[in-house]
Amino acid sequence: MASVLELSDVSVVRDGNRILDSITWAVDSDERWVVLGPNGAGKTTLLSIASASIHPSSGTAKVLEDTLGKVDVFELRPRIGFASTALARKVPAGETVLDVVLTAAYSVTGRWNEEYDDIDSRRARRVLAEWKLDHLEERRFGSLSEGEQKRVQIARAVMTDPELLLLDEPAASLDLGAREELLQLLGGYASSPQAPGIVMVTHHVEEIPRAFTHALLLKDGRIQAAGPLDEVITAENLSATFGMDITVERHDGRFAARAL
Ligand SMILES: Nc1ncnc2c1ncn2[C@@H]1O[C@H](COP(=O)(O)OP(=O)(O)OP(=O)(O)O)[C@@H](O)[C@H]1O
Repeated sequence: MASVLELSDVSVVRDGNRILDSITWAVDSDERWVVLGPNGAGKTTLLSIASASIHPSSGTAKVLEDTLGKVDVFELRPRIGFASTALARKVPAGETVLDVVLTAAYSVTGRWNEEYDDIDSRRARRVLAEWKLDHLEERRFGSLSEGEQKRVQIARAVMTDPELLLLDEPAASLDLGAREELLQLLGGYASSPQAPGIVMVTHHVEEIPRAFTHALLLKDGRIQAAGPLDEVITAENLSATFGMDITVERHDGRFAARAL
């Protein structure tokens, strides 16, 4: 399997602080990773490298086999699907759901004509149906619930068939029902052999969808543990990462954790 992300000794320094410190990590195209860690651990910064939004201060970062600093990021970025609240804030509240998803295609093709319009509209409608949003396609993005908006963000990110999918806290601020619905959809998507390599940042082990395969625990910009889920999501590793005694259980493919 090809690596979709390959970091070697990557550090990011801001204001004299090492917010990522000597990260060596690889993600293969058939792997679905979750990145966990306390506030300020460096998770978003790691996604910024993976999305080719920033360059490392030192070390080498390869994204989709291209080395950052040696590749035209404007050619690289359309191959990456990225869903985050920060990106969603840039969507005009009056845009229809269909257009929010459809315009992802135009940022790749960079053009507009009837032929592309038809193909892309059909694809956008198919993606909306897959993410159970078809009944909302004419609704204004700004009028949707948080849960619906999160699903639209992901639908937009997968619209272009990305080779790497990055999700920044997709379940944050959702109620229990909306979270479970999203995790079911994400688990279904992640279990497909056609799905790309996935990296999802989250704050909670309860938000790890079924079908995810690997975890990376980050603390103070350093890797605390990384590898297959069952080896990494342990009481010992979570306690060390979050600085308190934590117990964790896995039931039916899902995790639950609490302080002892
Ligand atoms: N441009 C910057 N200049 C200075 N410090 C920065 C910059 N960007 C991030 N930081 C700092 O780097 C650290 C890591 O930030 P980052 O947003 O990556 O953490 P995080 O793990 O995503 O946090 P959270 O869980 O709270 O979202 C934080 O202490 C943050 O204040």
